[in-house]
Amino acid sequence: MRKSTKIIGWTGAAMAGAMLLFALLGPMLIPHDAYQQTGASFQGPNAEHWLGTNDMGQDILAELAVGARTSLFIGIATAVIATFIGGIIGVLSGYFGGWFETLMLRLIDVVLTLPFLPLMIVIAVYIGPGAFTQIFVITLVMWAGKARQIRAQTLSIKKAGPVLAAKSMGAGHFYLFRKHILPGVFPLFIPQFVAAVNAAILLESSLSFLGMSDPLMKSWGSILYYANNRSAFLTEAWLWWIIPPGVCIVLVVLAFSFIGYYLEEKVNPRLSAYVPSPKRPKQSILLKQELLDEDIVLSINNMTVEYPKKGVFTPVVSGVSLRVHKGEVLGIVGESGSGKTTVASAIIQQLKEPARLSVEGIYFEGKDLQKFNDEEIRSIRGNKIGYIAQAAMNALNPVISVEKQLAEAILAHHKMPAAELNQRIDESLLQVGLDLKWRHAFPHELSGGMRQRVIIAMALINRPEFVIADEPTTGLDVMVQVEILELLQRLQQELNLSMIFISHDLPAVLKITDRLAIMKYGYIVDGGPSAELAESSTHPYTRRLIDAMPLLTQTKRKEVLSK
Ligand SMILES: Nc1ncnc2c1ncn2[C@@H]1O[C@H](COP(=O)(O)OP(=O)(O)OP(=O)(O)O)[C@@H](O)[C@H]1O
Repeated sequence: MRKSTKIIGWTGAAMAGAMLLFALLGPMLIPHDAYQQTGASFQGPNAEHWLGTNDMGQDILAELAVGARTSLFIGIATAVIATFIGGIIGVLSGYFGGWFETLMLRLIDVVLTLPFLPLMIVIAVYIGPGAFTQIFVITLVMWAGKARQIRAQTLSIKKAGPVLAAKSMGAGHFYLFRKHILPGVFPLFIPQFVAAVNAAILLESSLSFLGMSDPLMKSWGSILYYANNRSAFLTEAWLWWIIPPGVCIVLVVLAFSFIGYYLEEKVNPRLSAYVPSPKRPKQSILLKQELLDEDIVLSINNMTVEYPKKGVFTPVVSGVSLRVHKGEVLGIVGESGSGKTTVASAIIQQLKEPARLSVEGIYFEGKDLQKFNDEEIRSIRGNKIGYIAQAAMNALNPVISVEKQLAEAILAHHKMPAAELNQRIDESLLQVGLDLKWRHAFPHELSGGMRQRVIIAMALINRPEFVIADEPTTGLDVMVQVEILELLQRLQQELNLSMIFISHDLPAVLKITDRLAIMKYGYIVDGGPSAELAESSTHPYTRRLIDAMPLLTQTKRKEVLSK
């Protein structure tokens, strides 16, 4: 953070602190006999009286101190309530979406487009003046802006890597809220609150100046109201009855603006648009007996996925059909953008909005995943289907230790005693070749390869029999890529995993897969047993991929092709 911002922030904090002290201690310490005479039933400015005596100097100071209490009380109370209401509505509508979000967005639109000053005047006149009327009225117009900003922040966190990774591990709403959404959104509450205090004090002063405060309640705005009523603006009286409350308002608004400026730079939320996802209805899950009989773990029939491009839904995956047998590794290969990740996301029902999926069944162990409701699909992800997402190693939560992240991956699906949990974590770390001393480490203490091993441990910790690995070696250096590939190959053989292995790296895929599907522009253009395809495919695209293999000698190429 820039030094100047820090100075501004601390200056604001000092000014606000001084003003709060003035409001808290002022009325107790400043002798206010003169205020007693005039304050409660304020007689209004009387030039002859105050200009002629020292008492009236104390009178003004006492009134300012009492006024500071009222103005700050209303400002802070309103900000707390408006930020709280706006925060709750923003977080819930951003996270859950659906009809609640639509309803809230329309309500926010309505509130934000209302001409708020006339609205406040009408309400204040209708329910009568007073501090609580002011708090009510100001909250009414203020919560909507907070809700909109906090909703936007919630959406951006919801779509961030750690949340998607946790979701693909099968984490539930409570866990996501506790570990990701609330810690991510909370920092935004503070600048929102500070800005709300500011706006509320200004609005309170405006309302009081317009005569909509309790006549028996002193605030900076009401001092100005009485001053105006007694023509202080036209006489020398403005020096005493206009300038001091005006300066107080300016100082306190400036103080909170400075604090807000500092916090804004510190938090700096990234806002983004979002289309709510439809709720999946519960349907009866049918077993497809023939798939069970044929020892097929996964079968996708005629899958098409569309995304809007220039306003028109355009297919990015077209008519894809795939089968994975028990213990088999199917490779999906194709250049960037060919639709590989989209197929994987569709299998675990995690397509990004606003995708449109049409498929004649995604059968996993004979059951159509399309028919699963949200709860059922969550119990499959990270539990029966292990998922190593693209660039997942960067999606580890940086503030949670390795052991805790592994424990959460288990506890998202299974309850178990601490001893068993600990043993499972140790076993899975050793399984992926990580020394147990890394158990307590945080992700930033690990190298890229070690982080990827943690991700693999996480994907396997619930002992799934089916794993989807989406570009598991991307972003690693060549030596580490080889190590990770060997690790995956060893684990696949030891655990007899069925696997989909996605990559654009043909040598890597040839090494580990039994069969290949070659994708281009969303279509499967070629396919078959890996070695056979590499040796004898006549499809021009497959041949281009093979010929582009960066091998130094023909002998080496032959070695790879024949595994
Ligand atoms: N959320 C989205 N909105 C719009 N288009 C999308 C979205 N996600 C993916 N696409 C489009 O779908 C197509 C396929 O993307 P996908 O990520 O599946 O490709 P890929 O083969 O996995 O590529 P890569 O190897 O780069 O990950 C791309 O053209 C991409 O632009």
